[in-house]
Amino acid sequence: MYLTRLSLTDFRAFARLDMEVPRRILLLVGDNAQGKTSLLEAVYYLATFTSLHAQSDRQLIHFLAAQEALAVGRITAEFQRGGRGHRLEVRLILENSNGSARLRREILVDGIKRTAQEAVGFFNAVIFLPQMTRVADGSPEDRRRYLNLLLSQAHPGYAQALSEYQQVLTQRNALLKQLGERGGDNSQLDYWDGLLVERGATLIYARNTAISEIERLAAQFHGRLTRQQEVLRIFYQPAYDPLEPPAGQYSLPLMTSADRSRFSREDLRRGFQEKLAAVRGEEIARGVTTVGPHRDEVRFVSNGVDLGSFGSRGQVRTLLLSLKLAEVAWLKEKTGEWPVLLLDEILAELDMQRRADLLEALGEGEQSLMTTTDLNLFDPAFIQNASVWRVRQGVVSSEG
Ligand SMILES: Nc1ncnc2c1ncn2[C@@H]1O[C@H](COP(=O)(O)OP(=O)(O)OP(=O)(O)O)[C@@H](O)[C@H]1O
Repeated sequence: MYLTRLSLTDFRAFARLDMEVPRRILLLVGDNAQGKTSLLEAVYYLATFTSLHAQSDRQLIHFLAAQEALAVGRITAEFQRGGRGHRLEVRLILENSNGSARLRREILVDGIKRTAQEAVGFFNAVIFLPQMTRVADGSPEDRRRYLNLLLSQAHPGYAQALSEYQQVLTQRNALLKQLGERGGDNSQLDYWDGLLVERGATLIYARNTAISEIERLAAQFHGRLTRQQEVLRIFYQPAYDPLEPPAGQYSLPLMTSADRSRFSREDLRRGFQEKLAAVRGEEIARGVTTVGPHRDEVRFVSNGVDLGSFGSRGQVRTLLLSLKLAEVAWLKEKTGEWPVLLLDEILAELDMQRRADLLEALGEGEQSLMTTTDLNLFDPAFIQNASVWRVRQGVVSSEG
């Protein structure tokens, strides 16, 4: 798929932007703080309805407009998918009255209002930011977020199951706390357990399948990028694990090649429910749900070394590049369409060989938007094949 037009109104520093998007490779060149990242952020928002930069959607609205009684930050895109033109619009509506502010969001898919859970997956993008090393060396939460954003784009029902799971989890935790502190009838948990395992099984099943598919693709890219010097493995460690850990251990050791593909969604649902029943007393005492996909972990291991804990900067960067290329290929496999690739200032971080590998890989996709402060990082032959546009103080213009 590829974007044909992008319009922004009061989005970040863009009071108004309306641009046709060139088909293949768009290089956005500009000094710092001109709006390059904001443009990529807007496109990624259309794929996931979340920002990787902002703490809240409110920050996305132009801060001068946000002082008004009513402000609307708007992202509109026209794009081609499967030979047909589509339109996606997001409105962030901020109402200020009597010193309090209320933010609402409207999403329109081909002119029809949809929830984010319904609309996710309609437009697909993969983003690569320099600070994404958190996927490897950040917290388990960072890795779950990474997985959730990716899986939501390709698995129908994943975003919905995730949103419901989180709501049920909050309710269940509140009840556990109440039972722990004030006592009561423990069977009240049965209802919440049923809801939790239903959604939880969907998440675990999707993660299990997706991680092994992405591992296969990422290992191929990683092999190529390291000239076959390193073998990449990705280990999924579900907090509720249908596989039994060895006697006396809490979970399987990290680098165990575990095949969980034989477990159906129904097996996972039943097993997860039994596990919750087994730990009920402990959970009431602690006032919190201790097993389930909200505690899952993923580890990236190269030649037997856990890159999150022991990877060098260069190794982590190569891992990320392999992962991003794998995501693109995986989304293509799943949806039949190339996602739009968004690359923010990453060339400066890569050595010459990795740069060449990445630029070569870009040639395969349908559309890539890249930002840079320095055009000299690019090979002249590459620039020849790209559209070079300049971003200056929230204005985007073609360099010709
Ligand atoms: N809500 C907002 N309203 C108005 N301006 C904003 C808002 N949020 C961010 N900005 C401003 O937008 C400008 C552009 O930021 P952006 O990160 O897109 O720049 P950039 O060109 O990618 O720069 P860099 O190369 O430094 O990453 C910054 O000056 C920032 O302060």
